[in-house]
Amino acid sequence: MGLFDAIKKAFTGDVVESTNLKPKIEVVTLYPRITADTPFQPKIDKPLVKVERLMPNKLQVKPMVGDLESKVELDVSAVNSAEIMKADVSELNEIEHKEVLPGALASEPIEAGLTDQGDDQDTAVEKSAIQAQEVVTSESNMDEMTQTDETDLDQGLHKTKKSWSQRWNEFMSNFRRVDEDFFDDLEETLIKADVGAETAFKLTDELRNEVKLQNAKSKEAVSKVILQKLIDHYTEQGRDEDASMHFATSGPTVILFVGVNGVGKTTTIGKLAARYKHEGKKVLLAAADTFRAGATQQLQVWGERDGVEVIVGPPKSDPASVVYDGVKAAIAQEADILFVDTAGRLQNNVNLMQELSKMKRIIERELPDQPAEVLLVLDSTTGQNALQQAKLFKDSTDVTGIVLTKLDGTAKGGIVLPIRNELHLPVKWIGLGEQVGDLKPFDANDFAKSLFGPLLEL
Ligand SMILES: Nc1nc2c(ncn2[C@@H]2O[C@H](COP(=O)(O)OP(=O)(O)OP(=O)(O)O)[C@@H](O)[C@H]2O)c(=O)[nH]1
Repeated sequence: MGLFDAIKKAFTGDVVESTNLKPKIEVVTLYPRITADTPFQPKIDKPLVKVERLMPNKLQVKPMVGDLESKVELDVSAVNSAEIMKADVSELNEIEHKEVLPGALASEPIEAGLTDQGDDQDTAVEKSAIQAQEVVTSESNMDEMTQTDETDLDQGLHKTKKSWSQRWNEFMSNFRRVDEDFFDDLEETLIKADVGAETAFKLTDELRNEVKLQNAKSKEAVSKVILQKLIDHYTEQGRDEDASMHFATSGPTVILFVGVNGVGKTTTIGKLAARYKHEGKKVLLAAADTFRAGATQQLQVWGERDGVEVIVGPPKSDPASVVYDGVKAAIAQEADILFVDTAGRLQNNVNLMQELSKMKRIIERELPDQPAEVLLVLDSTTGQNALQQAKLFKDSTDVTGIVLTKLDGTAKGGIVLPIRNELHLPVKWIGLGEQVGDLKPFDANDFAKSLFGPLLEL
């Protein structure tokens, strides 16, 4: 029985399997989705289901709403945790938001909460190693990597583009006249395209004026005005935005990567290290994710592939000590850049946030103007959830920019807009695949043109 079925059964009460075992840790809570009908519902205090771990390979799914007492047990010994967590979100129609409870991570990594620690973890490391080995860093790839041509962007944004043009065509096919209903529908279309409620309202207001101003009446004219406005909007946002990477004027530049589990921190470091090495810079990596078994090995595989040294510490050692060793090595070796990979941390986990502050203090003590960048890595496939994460991280640490990964695997690329509009954080890099060259500097104009241009025949 899959998790989806299990949750459904938990709700309908068809299967009632209670257990006397006391849950060891609470793992995942799924919250109701914010839908187009409820755009201003940021506070959702009632979770729908709670997934708890009973034993290494047993999960229990409990409904948290209504009067149902039913619970369902689920054997997950053979299932990869990341897959379960993704399935939670994509398979359930009425449920989207998930959050891992702080208590879960304080004692064990998220993955440990959902998988069998032993074999599965080894498998995960092996898988990562294989994936990294598949990454070819030959000279020709390096050359491709430094190009930022639009074909790559177009390919990478394929899913977002397809979904956007479908939504747009559907919306315009209902066009009768420009009236309030039209703008209501436009608002809904924008919200569904993941541009965020706040942004959708703002945009719709601007578009109301723009359509009037340009006296657009026909379907074609209205469509053109709106699409052009969207392109302008993306581009304008970029005008005061500093999406460049900052480097120390002398001595090593330290770049810290933060973000929750599995968003793509290590992969991004691997890609960036290859890029900067190719540009002639001396790069070092520090494996400060001592929390998750396998994280260090994963970074080491990237280090080997990229031909850059990785500073590591013993398992479960203080990540700050790895950072210290990394900074010392960077100074001693006169490295240009030190990339620091941190543990996947929850934005609401106080201990881990303190750990991050400690790392920053150590860096600042050894290199006063560093870290030059604290890059928050967000997984675009999580849509609005990525935005929530960004808000919370921004409140608790000095994030200097965003890396938005996995744009190739999602139709939710519109999330770029609220990240910039509502958080005023520059998106510096976008991940468009798992290969070493699949990381591009974010360019708002190119992005908007790639997304809306085909509809305007640009
Ligand atoms: N399709 C796609 N996959 C990506 C991208 N970036 C990362 N990934 C994949 O996402 C998965 C997780 O990436 P990691 O780099 O291990 O993520 P992490 O944030 O370091 O994870 P933790 O170490 O658990 O905190 C891997 O399978 C990567 O290959 C991307 O831009 N596109």
